[in-house]
Amino acid sequence: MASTIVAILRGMARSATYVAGVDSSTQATKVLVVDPSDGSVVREARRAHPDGTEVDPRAWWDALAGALGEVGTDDVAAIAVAGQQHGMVLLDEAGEPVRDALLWNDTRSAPDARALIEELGGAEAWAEAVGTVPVASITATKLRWTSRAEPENAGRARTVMLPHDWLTWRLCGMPDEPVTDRGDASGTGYWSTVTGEYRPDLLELAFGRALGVPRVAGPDEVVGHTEGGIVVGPGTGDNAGAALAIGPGAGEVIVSIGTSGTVFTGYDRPTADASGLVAGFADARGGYLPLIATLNAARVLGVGAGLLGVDPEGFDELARAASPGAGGLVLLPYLDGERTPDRPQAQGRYVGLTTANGTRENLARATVEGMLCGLADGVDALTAQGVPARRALLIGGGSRSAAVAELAPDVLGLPVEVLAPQEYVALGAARQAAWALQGEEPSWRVPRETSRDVTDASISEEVRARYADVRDGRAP
Ligand SMILES: Nc1ncnc2c1ncn2[C@@H]1O[C@H](COP(=O)(O)OP(=O)(O)O)[C@@H](O)[C@H]1O
Ligand SMILES: O=C(CO)[C@@H](O)[C@H](O)COP(=O)(O)O
Repeated sequence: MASTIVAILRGMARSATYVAGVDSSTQATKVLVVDPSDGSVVREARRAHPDGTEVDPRAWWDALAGALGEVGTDDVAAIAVAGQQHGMVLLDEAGEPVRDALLWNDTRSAPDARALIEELGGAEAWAEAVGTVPVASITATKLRWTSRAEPENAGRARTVMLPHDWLTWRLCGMPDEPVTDRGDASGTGYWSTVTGEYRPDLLELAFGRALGVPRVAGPDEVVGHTEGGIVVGPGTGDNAGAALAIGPGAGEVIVSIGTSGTVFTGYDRPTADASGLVAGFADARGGYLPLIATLNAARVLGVGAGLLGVDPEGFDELARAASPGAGGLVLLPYLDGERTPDRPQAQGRYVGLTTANGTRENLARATVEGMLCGLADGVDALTAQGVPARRALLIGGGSRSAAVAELAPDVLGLPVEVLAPQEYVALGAARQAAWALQGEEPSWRVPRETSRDVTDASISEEVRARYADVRDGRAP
């Protein structure tokens, strides 16, 4: 009987026509079932994740199982998982989580980041060694925190994985050899974008001893099969997944407004920014993905709407009704501490409130402008590394805001194209699944529309100058 079921499942997998892509992001799991012939989405499902910056990884597995159950996989031939970067999933001898995963936006390891920088001889030494200067988001700093603050948990740990590695390993039936990919490995602090290899010495520096790490698979590798015989692709980090889906052209930077705000693009050589602003990541193809990430993006808009007691549409209406510059009211959007710039203890601040500008419209506008100014700083950091930025492509939940779409060109000082609402990370994972299944990268392109131009260059200058005064402590 059991063998008959296995045979039926295998038969299904052989006759299946679709591929599935997963985005296991900070706030939710999103699954797309995609037609591999043209990249069109045929079905999708979503399951929320628990709140907080430490999460039992089994909650992600339950969310994935729920979303896959909803979309159905009988006609799915291949799957790949992209996931939030950097999260530390520590497993014991039996493969069970030693503790809840510490996520990318957990800032408790900020002092450990500073210690590690000093121990290797400074920021430049890290940038040269792995392409990235550690901040609290980077996995190595979370390993150091665990070994320092929770020696018992550290003592039981045998393997460290990232969220997408762990989900991929579980999908494949927990084989002896887990896998990751270069895109996600490049955010650990112990895999070098420069050499394309692990740096076991840096993992040991962080944790005090060796730990098992996943093998780095090639971009189109079949890394295993699900119990039902579905081909599993290597997966990648969420930003690398979005880049794979979109394929930004020369001079185009992707600006993702999700829980994190990220600005990144594909690049032909590794970057090594000793200022620590630009993370020199790898992409999911064999190239590079210089990136800046902020801790404060779409949720800033949610807080603004909450303060004003309106829904997202009402918030957009208010923000669009105010004039550029919000009458001089400025939001420093570091609500949850900040990573770029590295200010883990920072908090948000509205500055410059007067009786003349104290309106609901200006409060909404200052909120959107402040969040966008944080991303504009990111664009500047990328260009300072020689990465050209002539047009921004907006994605992520926050890009669905009409106010963000309208204000972005003038605040960023760049033409902006808001891509059609889509789960681009999951679409990138589906592309990778199709690549692994068919042995060649699909030729699909995401639909592109016209971009909005900057209406007045002086707006960017004024809004950003006032913001910089607040950011750098010059405002009265
Ligand atoms: N129309 C909108 N206006 C403002 N924020 C929005 C809108 N739609 C979704 N969001 C916000 O986008 C975020 C989710 O975006 P998403 O890119 O899926 O995040 P993540 O990948 O980090 O889970 C949520 O904080 C949600 O409130
Ligand atoms: O830390 C980073 C990038 O370095 C974040 O971009 C995470 O990868 C989380 O992404 P979202 O869940 O916000 O999309």
